[in-house]
Amino acid sequence: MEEADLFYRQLPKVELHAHLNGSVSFSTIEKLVARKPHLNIEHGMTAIRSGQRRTLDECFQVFKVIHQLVDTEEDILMVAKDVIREFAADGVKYLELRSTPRKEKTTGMTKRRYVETVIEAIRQCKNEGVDIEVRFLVAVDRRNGAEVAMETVKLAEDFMLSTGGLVVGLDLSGDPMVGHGRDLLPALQKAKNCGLKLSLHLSEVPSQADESELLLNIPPDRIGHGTFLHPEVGGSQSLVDKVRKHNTPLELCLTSNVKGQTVSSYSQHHFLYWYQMGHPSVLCCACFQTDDKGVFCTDLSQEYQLAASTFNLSQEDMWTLSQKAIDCTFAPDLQQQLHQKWLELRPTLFQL
Ligand SMILES: CC(C)=CCNc1ncnc2c1ncn2[C@@H]1O[C@H](COP(=O)(O)O)[C@@H](O)[C@H]1O
Ligand SMILES: [Zn+2]
Repeated sequence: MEEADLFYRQLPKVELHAHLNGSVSFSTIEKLVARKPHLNIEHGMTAIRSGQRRTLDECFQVFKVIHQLVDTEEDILMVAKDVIREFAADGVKYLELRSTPRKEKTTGMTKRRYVETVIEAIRQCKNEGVDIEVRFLVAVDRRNGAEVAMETVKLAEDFMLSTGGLVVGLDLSGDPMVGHGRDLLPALQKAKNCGLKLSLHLSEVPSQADESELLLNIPPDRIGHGTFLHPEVGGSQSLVDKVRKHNTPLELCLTSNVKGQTVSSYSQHHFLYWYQMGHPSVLCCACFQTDDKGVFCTDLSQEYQLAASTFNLSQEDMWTLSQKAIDCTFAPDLQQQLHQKWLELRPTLFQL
């Protein structure tokens, strides 16, 4: 391994934007395919390899295939445990997983069992001594409308209260071209009021400025992507002002955006806009995450290295970025302990 690769792998990292079924690795897919040979699924259907690009729509088709492969409690348990172990092996010390609870008539899986199984996977990894803290965000798929969103919030609230702090928040995701956040506002507001932290995918595509304007008033606790918030790309100063007023951290996903073609190249990524502005969220924004490491064939170490080389940032800058991400987590009870861990690990990275 080259020295730079080693630095980014050893760099302790915080991963705040990991969709469970977007994070399934090649080896886990192989195990799933072996369990379900009748589906005739090949790996090319579940991943977007280096150099490949797809339209957003094509990317969302990939999730449909993965969902076919992951449709029992046993699958969820295996997938979640593999994903957690793989993030730990990549040097991630704190992970917030998110996933959309799914009911599968054919296998009898319920949404409640879905969430319970992910929680079980988190607990098992902890008991097995995997060196990573994991928290969970229950995801609302915008495609499913207001009623399902409200049910999902109730489910998330129940789990927040019954899991001793493992369920910390709610994610709003799903195909940005479908539905409008206006319909989901009551559910999101309810989530916020009952103490769930909110991470919302906002302005992932250019047509969402009105929706972002509305949802930023809640306000969310973090923003996923925010690709088209700023005026240069069709957003507005008013959107930027709202984000800045609340110091809302952004979760930025370079490879996901380039492969999904919402950003034309790495050097054009809006990371630079927010980083240069010195907006506090961007400094914490090592909540700069991989979004779907499995689907997009990347991992967080590579994303850090890519950002450093693209924007000419030093290892010291990247250290700071990763350290500041701790303050963006939805687990305030762990932040001090994580800062301590970073301090302890620093000498091994910089040979002080
Ligand atoms: C397609 C593309 C460019 C992806 C990156 N941007 C995304 N934007 C919005 N929602 C997403 C994205 N990636 C994953 N998701 C959500 O995460 C789900 C997969 O993970 P899970 O089943 O919730 O465990 C998808 O069905 C979708 O609802
Ligand atoms: Zn996402």
